[in-house]
Amino acid sequence: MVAERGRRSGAGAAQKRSRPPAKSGAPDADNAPTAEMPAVVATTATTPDPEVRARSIPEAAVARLAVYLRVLSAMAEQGATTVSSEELSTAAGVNSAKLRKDLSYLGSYGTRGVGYEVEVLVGHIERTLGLTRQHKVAVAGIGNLGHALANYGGFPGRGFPVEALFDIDPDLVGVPVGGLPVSHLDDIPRVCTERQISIGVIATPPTAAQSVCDRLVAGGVQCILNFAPVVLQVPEHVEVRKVDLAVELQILSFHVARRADDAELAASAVNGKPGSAKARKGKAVAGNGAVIPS
Ligand SMILES: NC(=O)c1ccc[n+]([C@@H]2O[C@H](COP(=O)([O-])OP(=O)(O)OC[C@H]3O[C@@H](n4cnc5c(N)ncnc54)[C@H](O)[C@@H]3O)[C@@H](O)[C@H]2O)c1
Repeated sequence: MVAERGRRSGAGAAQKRSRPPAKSGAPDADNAPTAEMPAVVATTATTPDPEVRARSIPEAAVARLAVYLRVLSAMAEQGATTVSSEELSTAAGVNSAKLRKDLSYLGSYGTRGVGYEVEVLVGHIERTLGLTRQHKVAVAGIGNLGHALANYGGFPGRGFPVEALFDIDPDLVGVPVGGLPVSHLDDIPRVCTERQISIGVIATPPTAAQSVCDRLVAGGVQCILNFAPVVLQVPEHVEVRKVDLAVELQILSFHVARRADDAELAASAVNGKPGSAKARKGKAVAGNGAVIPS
């Protein structure tokens, strides 16, 4: 059993681990090797085997490939046939050097002066992300979030059909949600095995998440998307991605606070008032705007 993958260092540090921290799954993490992320294995167009190339792509780059795919698909829908790396990097919000590096993991498909063929690049990214096959999804915990996920029509078209729903509430078991009857928690291993579920989504309260996770793993599920604010223990062959909206909001809060600080300092500097940037010289300013005594 190991600590959940995809966490940044520090979180849950008190938890027992049976092996060193796994790679970081943070989408915005850089490519630089860190304690949580293996060094990038040099791959070029000369690497013959696409599978070997795919295995060497850092997780942060994988997350960006998914963003490029979304952007490219929108461009294709609008009739674009080629795209320059500058256009694509701007649309994806990534600098062009990083974009070229990311695409180099797929092999060299750009043409100097022309750019990339949109359809070709879409195909390469889809193959690399394993999107050319279907991944059956099960959702456990059919409350607010589970209902929304079960009713969301966007997953099947992207290769993620929702094929099983689970809950413990007797009022929900047997009731169809999004056209699929809810099964009981105890049926998770059997149903997941029978329906060959490859991705399990956990939308239960945190106290129930680990037992649900164990049942999903017993049913052969190897990838788990966890919405519950808890760190899951899983065997090494199981991949867990955690969606923590509170953490995302806290990160945004940090940026809002910093911008407010910057605006306040700029306004004070213009007005030359006491408490201005000058007066604050030598004092640190906390993220919440409080001045930290030096
Ligand atoms: N709703 C949100 O916007 C939101 C956002 C971020 C994170 N989350 C997290 O997602 C999870 C679900 O949130 P929610 O608002 O949908 O909660 P909810 O209370 O509406 O639904 C939880 C569901 O899980 C079921 N459940 C409880 N124990 C279970 C078990 N052992 N096996 C299977 N099902 C079980 C309950 O019967 C209920 O239907 C929580 O952990 C929450 O912290 C929710």
